[in-house]
Amino acid sequence: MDAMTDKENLVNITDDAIVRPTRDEAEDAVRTLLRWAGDDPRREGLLETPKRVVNAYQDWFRGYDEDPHKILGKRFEDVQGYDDMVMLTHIDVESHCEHHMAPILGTACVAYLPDRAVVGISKIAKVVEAFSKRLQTQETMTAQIADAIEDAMSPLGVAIFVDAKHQCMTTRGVHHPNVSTITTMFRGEFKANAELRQRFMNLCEQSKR
Ligand SMILES: Nc1nc2c(ncn2[C@@H]2O[C@H](COP(=O)(O)OP(=O)(O)OP(=O)(O)O)[C@@H](O)[C@H]2O)c(=O)[nH]1
Ligand SMILES: [Zn+2]
Repeated sequence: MDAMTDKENLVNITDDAIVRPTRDEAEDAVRTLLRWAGDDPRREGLLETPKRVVNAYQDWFRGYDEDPHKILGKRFEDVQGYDDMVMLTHIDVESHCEHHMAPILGTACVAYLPDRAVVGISKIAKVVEAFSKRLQTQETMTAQIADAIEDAMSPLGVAIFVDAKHQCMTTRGVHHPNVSTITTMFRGEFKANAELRQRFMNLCEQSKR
């Protein structure tokens, strides 16, 4: 029989197979990968590894269980007419690339131009986390953060800047340890108004020094 392509294989996975496996099944999968790496899952040092890896997955991929709309649900209007951008810098981004499941590590700057209402600043960091703790491409994650803030808050504008290193490029493959990937997304006033966009970029740059 001809070898099936990755896409043909996927078509043969039923929806039932997409539901979350049990913890035992997930731990078995880790044992398979340990054998694939060339080691013996029965040796003492590896006995608890499947349990630890599955626990780590719960942490690294907890974003699938978070609802960004809900996170941004509570708003405050009593801000004395404050009408300039609200910007957070140095938001840690810890994600995993969807191609190799390798870590993506970096930081994000996020700004929005409120239309009267603001949100608690921690909620912006939580939205970044809700999308970064998933399997991602940096472009998708950047767009999802912008979409979520725009949909949930209807601000006058949103700006996102993400600067990250992809371990699939630094520790394997092309092995370029110093390459950083930068993605940006501008919506509303940040797209229409070059001066506002430049102020955002300058503040991003300043915050890195
Ligand atoms: N656009 C984009 N590409 C990414 C991201 N993370 C990883 N990649 C790239 O995804 C690509 C996957 O390429 P493939 O040719 O399918 O896989 P591969 O043979 O493992 O590729 P190499 O990494 O080049 O060895 C690689 O070029 C990665 O550098 C991301 O966030 N965005
Ligand atoms: Zn990758």
